[in-house]
Amino acid sequence: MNNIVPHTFNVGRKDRNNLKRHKSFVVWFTGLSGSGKSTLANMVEKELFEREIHTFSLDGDNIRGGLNNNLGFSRKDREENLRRIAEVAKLFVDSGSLVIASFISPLNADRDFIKNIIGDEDFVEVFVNTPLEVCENRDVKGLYKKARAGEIKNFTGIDAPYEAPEFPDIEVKTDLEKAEVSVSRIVEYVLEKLEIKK
Ligand SMILES: Nc1ncnc2c1ncn2[C@@H]1O[C@H](COP(=O)(O)OS(=O)(=O)O)[C@@H](OP(=O)(O)O)[C@H]1O
Ligand SMILES: Nc1ncnc2c1ncn2[C@@H]1O[C@H](COP(=O)(O)OP(=O)(O)O)[C@@H](O)[C@H]1O
Repeated sequence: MNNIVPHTFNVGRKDRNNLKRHKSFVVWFTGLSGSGKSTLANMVEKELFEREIHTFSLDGDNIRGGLNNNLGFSRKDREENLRRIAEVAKLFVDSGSLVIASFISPLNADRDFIKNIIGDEDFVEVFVNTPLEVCENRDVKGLYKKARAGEIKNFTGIDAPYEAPEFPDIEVKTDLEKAEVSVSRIVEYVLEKLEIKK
């Protein structure tokens, strides 16, 4: 960071949090492809938005299709993908938004790195714990079939690793629990941390 001197702005995160009347942080969904990250993130955002929380979702569609459209799924590209997403999430937290991020983020090292960028206090980890067999049976996008046929390389859970988080803040088991039940557990946790001012 040679010759870069950050400017101090008069309006800061605290001011924006006061204006919006709630805190800002990141709710980060991690899990296999097809585990239910986007489904749950979408439902959680809707519930929070209806309670007038300023939310913003970061998901594969709006990131890998745009900002990160030059990145693939090698280890190096996943690291860069997640680094940029974490930096964007941090900016949105600074803007006063409750950020809902859904990315496979497969390794413990990835999530540690992300948490480091965003800050421990501002990072809520939600582990969408769905067994590989269930994700593969769902095969929402037909990608598992392609990965098994060798048409996609480095597919998470098939020929690329996924490490389950050891101490997530919240764990949901979508094969055992209805989405509505998972959503209400997540929303309850988030509402408490938001410290909404009436
Ligand atoms: N090789 C390989 N491995 C895993 N996933 C793949 C791959 N190729 C394409 N896709 C599609 O990309 C989505 C995952 O992107 P992410 O940005 O979340 O991945 S990562 O966090 O950088 O590992 C993932 O979306 P989700 O199904 O929503 O998880 C897939 O649709
Ligand atoms: N309890 C549940 N929670 C979340 N998704 C579920 C659940 N039960 C079934 N599903 C289905 O699993 C699929 C998950 O897909 P998606 O949300 O796109 O996963 P991901 O974003 O992790 O790739 C959806 O078709 C969803 O309807």
